[in-house]
Amino acid sequence: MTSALRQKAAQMASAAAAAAAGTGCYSQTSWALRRLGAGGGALASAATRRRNCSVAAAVFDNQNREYVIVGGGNAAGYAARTFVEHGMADGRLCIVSKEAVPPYERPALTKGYLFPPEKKPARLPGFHTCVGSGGQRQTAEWYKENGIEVLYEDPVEAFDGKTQTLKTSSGKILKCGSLIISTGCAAARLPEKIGGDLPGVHYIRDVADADSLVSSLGKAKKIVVIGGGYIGMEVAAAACGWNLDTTIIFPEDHIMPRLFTPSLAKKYEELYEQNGVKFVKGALIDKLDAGSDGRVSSAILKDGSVVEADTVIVGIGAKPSVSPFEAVGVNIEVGGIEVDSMFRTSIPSIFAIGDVAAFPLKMYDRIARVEHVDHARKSAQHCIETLLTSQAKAYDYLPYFYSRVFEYEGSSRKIWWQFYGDNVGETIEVGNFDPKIATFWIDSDSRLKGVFLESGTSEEFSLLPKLARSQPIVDKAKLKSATSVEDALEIARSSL
Ligand SMILES: Cc1cc2nc3c(=O)[nH]c(=O)nc-3n(C[C@H](O)[C@H](O)[C@H](O)COP(=O)(O)OP(=O)(O)OC[C@H]3O[C@@H](n4cnc5c(N)ncnc54)[C@H](O)[C@@H]3O)c2cc1C
Ligand SMILES: NC(=O)c1ccc[n+]([C@@H]2O[C@H](COP(=O)([O-])OP(=O)(O)OC[C@H]3O[C@@H](n4cnc5c(N)ncnc54)[C@H](O)[C@@H]3O)[C@@H](O)[C@H]2O)c1
Ligand SMILES: O=C1O[C@H]([C@@H](O)CO)C(O)=C1O
Repeated sequence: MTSALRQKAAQMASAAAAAAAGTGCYSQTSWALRRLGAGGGALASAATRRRNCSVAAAVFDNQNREYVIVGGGNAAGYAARTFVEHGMADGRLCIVSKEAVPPYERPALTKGYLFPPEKKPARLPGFHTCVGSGGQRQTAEWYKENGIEVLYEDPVEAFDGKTQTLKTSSGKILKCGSLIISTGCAAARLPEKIGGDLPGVHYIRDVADADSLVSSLGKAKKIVVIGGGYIGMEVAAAACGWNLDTTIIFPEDHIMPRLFTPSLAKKYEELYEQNGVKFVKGALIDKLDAGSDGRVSSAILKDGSVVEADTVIVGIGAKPSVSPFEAVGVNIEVGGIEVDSMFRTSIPSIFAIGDVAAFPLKMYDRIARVEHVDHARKSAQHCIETLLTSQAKAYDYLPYFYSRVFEYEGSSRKIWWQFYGDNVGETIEVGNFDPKIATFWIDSDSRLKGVFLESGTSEEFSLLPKLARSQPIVDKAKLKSATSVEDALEIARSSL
């Protein structure tokens, strides 16, 4: 940078700092420094580090933070990585987290984390972000080395949009230049009055929940899993690894109603039954009862029947954690904080990413929330990249979900599936677990909208996003006559 430019940068920084001190509009400072490009950025981080320099002292006092991420989960870990990649983390980024540990790959909690002790369960620090997508393992040291301040176990309790100020549970007041809301979801709970909080009743969202569940599994004999969704399927499969008597109870007539067709669900249910899992379908919980020791002892169903259990795991959905940011703008249809295609809320310098963001799903022209890790990772990266580079690039997401169960050593059959696209239209299903299954969702114009594959090879899985993204017109009669999954995938591939 030339000395004239450097002087200009200093002038802009102090002008913005003065403005920030007067108005609380801290983002002007970062804007002024960022407008100078890489040189300005370097000046900004040097200033940030030199706390005694006049610009830094005026702007970066104890209360002010240039970039604040609220929530230390999956999206936060990937956002932090993007800040580092752009040289914008050091001394400039603060993460305010409710949890006691740095961001980790949450999917592990109902997979490797629940392996029985003799089957080498996953434990932290093994699965901190970003290892789930082949990236670096960002431990607490990584955050320190990269100059990122992380406030642990100090959730944000209040937010003032006018002054862009946060208050944490320990009483810290932080004025944010740019604020990235990545508070994710919280597990939906059964009401306390029907036994939802009894000892022995578990919910699973974070590593503390998983630790508590693992300690119960070690003593358990009879497990009831409430809910036939992702948590229900993954936890029930894990319980099989501990040789526990396991019953899944849910209100619908088949498992995974959000995604699976009845016929696909039937195949999975049969496989679970072969592993000893029992199903109670179409049933609602009236209450959970406690034994004389105060711990849960049974689930009473609305029809009066009783299912005994010493441990209950509840997986009845998740709710976006919008509090205390409701005033930023909540989407009434899908819940969550409403953002545009660059994750900007209606308030300048406030963004939302991951599970909590209600964003435009461009491909299908609707506002959506996606509660899966691929979106958490990609939305974080997209938001921070567009924020730091001022590129106006719209997020164009292709929905991708997956699961893996019965992965532990010695299981009779490992299960792994992936789904890409939109599960709308009629379906064509091919194959069985012996050896693999595919389901294609096809709309009334014969366009392939969504595709599911169980037990594919990596080459087969890599075809799915291409199909779901380009939505080719397929020959339905030909697809229906496919003699194997390989054959069906080839027919779909040839329509690209
Ligand atoms: C057990 C489990 C298994 C899963 N498995 C899969 C899977 O196999 N595949 C898949 O695609 N997806 C899976 N998911 C979903 C995936 O983990 C989420 O989509 C992803 O974690 C979302 O990332 P996020 O950062 O938006 O939210 P989260 O990862 O939930 O992070 C949010 C963070 O914000 C914190 N927070 C909340 N409120 C505040 C506050 N006021 N102040 C400070 N911090 C706050 C929370 O404590 C949490 O640490 C799973 C989810 C769970 C719970
Ligand atoms: N592989 C994955 O992608 C994965 C794995 C685990 C968790 N998750 C995420 O974690 C969150 C929680 O998962 P989840 O399985 O709890 O949610 P879910 O929405 O997948 O399933 C909820 C299930 O709960 C049942 N249910 C709803 N209300 C009920 C009630 N009152 N009583 C009994 N059953 C009821 C229904 O069977 C429904 O299918 C979701 O965001 C999910 O996407 C994802
Ligand atoms: O995406 C994922 O990350 C973790 C694990 O791979 C991290 O090592 C896991 O189980 C996933 O499904």
